[in-house]
Amino acid sequence: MAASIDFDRVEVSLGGRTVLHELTLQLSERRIGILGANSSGKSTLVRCINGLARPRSGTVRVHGHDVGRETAKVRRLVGFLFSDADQQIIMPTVAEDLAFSLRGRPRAEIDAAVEASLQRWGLTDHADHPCHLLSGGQKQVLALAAILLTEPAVLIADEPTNLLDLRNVRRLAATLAALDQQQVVVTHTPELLADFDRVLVLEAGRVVCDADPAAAIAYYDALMR
Ligand SMILES: Nc1ncnc2c1ncn2[C@@H]1O[C@H](COP(=O)(O)OP(=O)(O)OP(=O)(O)O)[C@@H](O)[C@H]1O
Repeated sequence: MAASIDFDRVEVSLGGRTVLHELTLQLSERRIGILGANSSGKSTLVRCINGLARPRSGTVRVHGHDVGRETAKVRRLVGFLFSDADQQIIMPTVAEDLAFSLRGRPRAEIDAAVEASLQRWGLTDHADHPCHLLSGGQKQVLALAAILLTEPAVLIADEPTNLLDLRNVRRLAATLAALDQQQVVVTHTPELLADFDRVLVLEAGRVVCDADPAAAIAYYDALMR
C-alpha cells in the first residue's frame, strides 16, 4: 500500500467560506513543513489528514486508506500533536496519561511500555507528578510521548512550538528530527523547517510554493513583507 498522504481535488468549506481550494498533493517525503499567513488554511489542511476537518469534495488518503470512509483506521496511523498540550493531556498524572494511550491492552504490557516511555523521555522522576504542574516544555514532551506510544506511522504537529521558550523549541526540533515517523509540521517559525525535505507555503487556501526549505522560506519571507 502506498506510504504517502494523498489529497485529490480536496475542497473544504467552513462557515460558508472556501478554506481549501481544489487541493491535489502527494506527500511522501519523511519531513514536510507548512508555512503560511494566519487563516491561510494550514490547520485545516493537516486536520483533513486525520478527519478532524471534512472536505466538501475530493478525497484524502493516508497510506491508501480513505480518511472519510476509514476514519478509525486512519486515526490509528496518524498521531496529532497540538500546540497547546493541555488539549491532549487527559489523565491526572504523567504515568496515568501515558497508560491511557494504551488502554485496553494487558496490564503488564501497559506497565512495561509506560516504564520504557518514561525513561526514553526523561520523565521517570515525574511518573506520579500531576500533569497540570509540569512546565510547558514538559507538557509538550508528555503529549508527544503519549502519541508515540500508539506507534503512529505519521505524526502531525500543528504549531507545536508556539508555547515554548527557545530552549524548548530547540529540544522539540531535535526530538522531532530523531523520530522515524513521517512528519507534517505546521509552524510560524521557519527555522524549525530548515532541515526538512519539503516545505509548502499556503496563501488563501492554495499552495503557492512547494519547494525545498531554503526556497520556500525565502518565498514565505517575501510574502510576509
Ligand atoms: N470551524 C470553523 N468554522 C468556520 N470557519 C473556520 C472554522 N475553522 C477554521 N475556520 C476558518 O478557516 C480559515 C482557515 O483556518 P485555519 O485554522 O486552517 O488557518 P491557519 O492557516 O491554520 O491559521 P493560523 O495560522 O491563524 O492558525 C480561517 O479563516 C478560519 O477562520
